[in-house]
Amino acid sequence: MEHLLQVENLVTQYRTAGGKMPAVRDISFSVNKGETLCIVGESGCGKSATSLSIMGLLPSNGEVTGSIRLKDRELVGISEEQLQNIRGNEVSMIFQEPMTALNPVFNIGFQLREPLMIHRNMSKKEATLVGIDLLKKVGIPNPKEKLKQYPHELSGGMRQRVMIAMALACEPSLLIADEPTTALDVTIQAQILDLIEDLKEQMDMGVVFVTHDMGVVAEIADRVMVMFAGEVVETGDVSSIFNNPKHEYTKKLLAAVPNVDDDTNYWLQEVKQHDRTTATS
Ligand SMILES: Nc1ncnc2c1ncn2[C@@H]1O[C@H](COP(=O)(O)OP(=O)(O)OP(=O)(O)O)[C@@H](O)[C@H]1O
Repeated sequence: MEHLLQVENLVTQYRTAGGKMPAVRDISFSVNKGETLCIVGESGCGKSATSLSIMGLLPSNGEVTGSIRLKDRELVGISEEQLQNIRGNEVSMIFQEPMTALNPVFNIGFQLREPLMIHRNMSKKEATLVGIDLLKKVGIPNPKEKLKQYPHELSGGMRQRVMIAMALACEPSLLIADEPTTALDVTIQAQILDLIEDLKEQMDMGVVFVTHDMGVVAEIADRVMVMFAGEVVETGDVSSIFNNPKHEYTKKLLAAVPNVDDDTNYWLQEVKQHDRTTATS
């Protein structure tokens, strides 16, 4: 089967005063349509450098070698103009802090319409209707009124939903989510994870989900890639990573997850529930 995303021998380095600093050291992985790959690992292991490399959004001191293929298109080395066309169209990203994606001086309606008018050549009227539809899709009440509001007038959870709506506006085939729920309280976090899962299924998207939280992994991953110091130490489907971790570092990550009581590992229950749902769907 042809992969949606195929990353081969990716090396990402940052130029610093002390020389080149490798953040990602020769990693390879793939993502299929309709699949969620979680990239997990401790702070500084290169998770964000990986996702920013795919998006072509590294800061100016970052550089990439290797191959990143989306469908049949090589992304490494293409021009900024070509990348801009792919971003928002073929691949979208959501971040931990929605204010990095939302512009405080424009209302929600303007920000939702803009990509639709630019990338999909819609009129203002058409884009407004699609914008209302998108807000409904991500579970925002009174979408028509919300279009007139500004980001600061919304709660954190609502802002996150708006950012997801914007990311989905052009129906990307790949969604990259970098710790999108870390700043939210657990109830809202669970709602946003469910939302991403539902939308992935409805739109048959591939999802790369970056997190350091094994609880989130248990809820959302189909496959898991564990990173340590810029390298991939283990990849596997979610049940094998939780039930039969091979690498010492993966075992440590799992051991750091709290048990609800002595006999029951809460996250393992989550994975089992996930397996049952997948088997019956
Ligand atoms: N702009 C930059 N210039 C130089 N080094 C950087 C830059 N951004 C990140 N790094 C370094 O690259 C390495 C990988 O960082 P990265 O942000 O990818 O880690 P991460 O796994 O996403 O961590 P976190 O969970 O804290 O976001 C770290 O050592 C970090 O200090």
